[in-house]
Amino acid sequence: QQTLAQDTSKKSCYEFLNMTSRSFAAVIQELDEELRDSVCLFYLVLRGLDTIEDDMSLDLNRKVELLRSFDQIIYQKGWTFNENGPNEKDRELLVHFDVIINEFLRLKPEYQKVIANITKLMGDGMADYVSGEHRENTAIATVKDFDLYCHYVAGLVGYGLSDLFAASGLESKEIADDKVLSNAMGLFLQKTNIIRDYREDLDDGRQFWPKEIWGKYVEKFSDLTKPEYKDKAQACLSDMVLNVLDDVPQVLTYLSKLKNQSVFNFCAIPQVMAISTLALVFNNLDIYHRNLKIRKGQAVKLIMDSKDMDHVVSIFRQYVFEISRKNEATDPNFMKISMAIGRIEQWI
Ligand SMILES: CC(C)(C)CN1C(=O)[C@@H](CC(=O)N[C@@H](CC(=O)O)C(=O)O)O[C@H](c2cccc3ccccc23)c2cc(Cl)ccc21
Repeated sequence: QQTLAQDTSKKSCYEFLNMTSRSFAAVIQELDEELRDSVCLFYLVLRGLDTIEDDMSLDLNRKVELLRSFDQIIYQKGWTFNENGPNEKDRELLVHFDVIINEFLRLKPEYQKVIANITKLMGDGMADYVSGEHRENTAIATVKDFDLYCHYVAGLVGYGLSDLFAASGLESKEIADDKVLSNAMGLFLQKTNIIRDYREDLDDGRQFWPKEIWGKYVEKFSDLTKPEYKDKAQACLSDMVLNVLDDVPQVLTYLSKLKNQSVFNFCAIPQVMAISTLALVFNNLDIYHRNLKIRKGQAVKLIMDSKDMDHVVSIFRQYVFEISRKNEATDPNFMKISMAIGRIEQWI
């Protein structure tokens, strides 16, 4: 039986959810009763972790200590955090984190275990990265480093969600066994965001593109914004898109295994947004100057159309075709992109 106080604290968790990400919050709230609270709290715990990792005003040792112990912090009733810089986007969440912890502690133990396990792995991964990033400014040197970073911040989210889906009984255990597919679901979203956010991150003094790729085209990461490097910048961008296209077959395979409608919608919507964003940024040099977002109307249409696998496959086919149309024979990566598209078309 739920007391009034418990009901209030649950409601405020959804208020925090809506504060952190309106459009995605709505998709989480459409989830089956059995999964809604655990996914909502998983999302909020991850936001808490992200708010600490993102805060450049935090002392490095303090940040590392918090990241590595966040999996224990989420069990500490009453814990709140007031040391975030004033302009940290979601600092409010950590100021009231005791409410999140209360609700987390009311989840079934197996859901708590999944969330705490991923929080530990992610917190350690982030701590390793920020320590390394501190030593030299390109912590993401190789494509391997790029895959590892994206695994920590997004691939692990796929692991955790697949574990929650299986634990709820709404999806088969198999969905949680195939870590490669769960990882690809996160990598596709995160890598597409990293391409889209080039300018925003550059202005924040952060760079996530692997030097093994951009170093083939320019000396300095910021040279990509200069008109005299226009052709190099375009080739570099298509090289980055090429790297992301390899995750598409695994994303489609994962989605095709889902049985529950609300889980399918929850997983498919961000993926169709991402393939749409990827087609938008491909061969579009504006990404070096401003943040590109797909138009609201298009996003709404994608959400409406992503209700089943056939529709999702046809959306992917449409955007992969758009990328193929934009692919230029003069681009040094032209053939590799054509082959990556060929591999995807076998699937769709
Ligand atoms: C870094 C990230 C990609 C994992 C962030 N991430 C997502 O991007 C959200 C979508 C989102 O937040 N979109 C923003 C817009 C934007 O940021 O571009 C919105 O406001 O709509 O979706 C993912 C997400 C949803 C469904 C299945 C997933 C499987 C593996 C990994 C992540 C999965 C997400 C699920 C959870 Cl539980 C937590 C975080 C995320």
